Amino acid sequence: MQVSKVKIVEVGPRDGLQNEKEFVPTEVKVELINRLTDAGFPNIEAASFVSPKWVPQMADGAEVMEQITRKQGVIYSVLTPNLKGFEGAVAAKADEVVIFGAASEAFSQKNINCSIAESIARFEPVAEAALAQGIRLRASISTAFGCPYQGEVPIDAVLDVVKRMKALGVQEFDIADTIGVGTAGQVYEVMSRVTEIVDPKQVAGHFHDTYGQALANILSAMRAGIQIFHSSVAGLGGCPYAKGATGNVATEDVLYMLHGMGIETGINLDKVIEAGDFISRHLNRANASRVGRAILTKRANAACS
Ligand SMILES: CC(C)(COP(=O)([O-])OP(=O)([O-])OC[C@H]1O[C@@H](n2cnc3c(N)ncnc32)[C@H](O)[C@@H]1OP(=O)([O-])[O-])[C@@H](O)C(=O)NCCC(=O)NCCSC(=O)C[C@@](C)(O)CC(=O)[O-]
Repeated sequence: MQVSKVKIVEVGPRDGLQNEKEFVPTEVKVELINRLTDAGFPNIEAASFVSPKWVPQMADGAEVMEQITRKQGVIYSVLTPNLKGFEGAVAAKADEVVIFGAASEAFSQKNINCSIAESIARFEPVAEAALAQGIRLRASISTAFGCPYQGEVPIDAVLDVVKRMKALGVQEFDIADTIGVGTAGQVYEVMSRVTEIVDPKQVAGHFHDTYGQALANILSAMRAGIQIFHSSVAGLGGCPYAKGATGNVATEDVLYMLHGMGIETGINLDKVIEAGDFISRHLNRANASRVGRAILTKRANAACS
């Protein structure tokens, strides 16, 4: 299928930062989100309303949501594992709530401390409340291509969770490669099967880049008709409950590839590169985006000559 326009959901402020050991000050998170807003993203995952004991880095979600400068039309999303999280999200005026489950029982237990069936029961009142209040409802399905605890995850397990989420009224489904192990053929197969159940326009690819497969996996998912992808500025990230997994695919790398193919995103790559440089410097970390590094080096060389 020919895709001419892609929606990028920037997940750096949430997925990217949640795993940082040192607390990232609220004002840095706010500045990062403001820079990303300015770069033109239509959707930014800004915070999580989860237990601060489980993910201390996200404890300031309410402050972050209060302090960011919002742009009309931009969707600022937050993760909500239960009703308590949902109440926080409503108070913070989130545009979209994300319920997050898994296709693997083992990962569900480690990440949200319950079975898949129990997680769906917890999501039910969240979904109902979100729909009743006109708040967008998205669902993330982790370990759709492999699990750090259980290994292989059968496609039927992914489809089963997609069906249960669909029954809750979910409007967008993130099919997530939590540990970045998926390969292009597998991605095509999983996405093709998922899109037999839900409209491809409602499906997003969320690829971590641990094994360097993410760009190929995006192309493969596009072949299956997927037009929404998640990425993280400067390739930040990792999941606190998936040891060894690296960040999401770097946004700069995805934009460079898509724009090079003539595919529209509406996002200014130069501004994303600057945002990536800003946060990498703050974290005192090498920028994990190859495109970001290459363009920053080129600029520095040009400034010296
Ligand atoms: C789901 C729970 C809460 C269950 O955790 P639990 O311990 O089973 O829950 P509980 O209901 O017994 O509550 C324990 C304590 O947490 C509090 N609590 C309970 N809920 C909330 C809340 N919403 N906000 C704030 N506090 C909360 C609650 O009030 C209580 O506080 P205490 O009485 O001990 O002081 C916990 O396991 C949790 O927060 N897990 C979140 C883990 C997480 O955020 N993981 C990373 C995000 S998922 C991800 O990164 C994957 C993704 C999406 O990117 C896609 C991919 O790549 O795969």
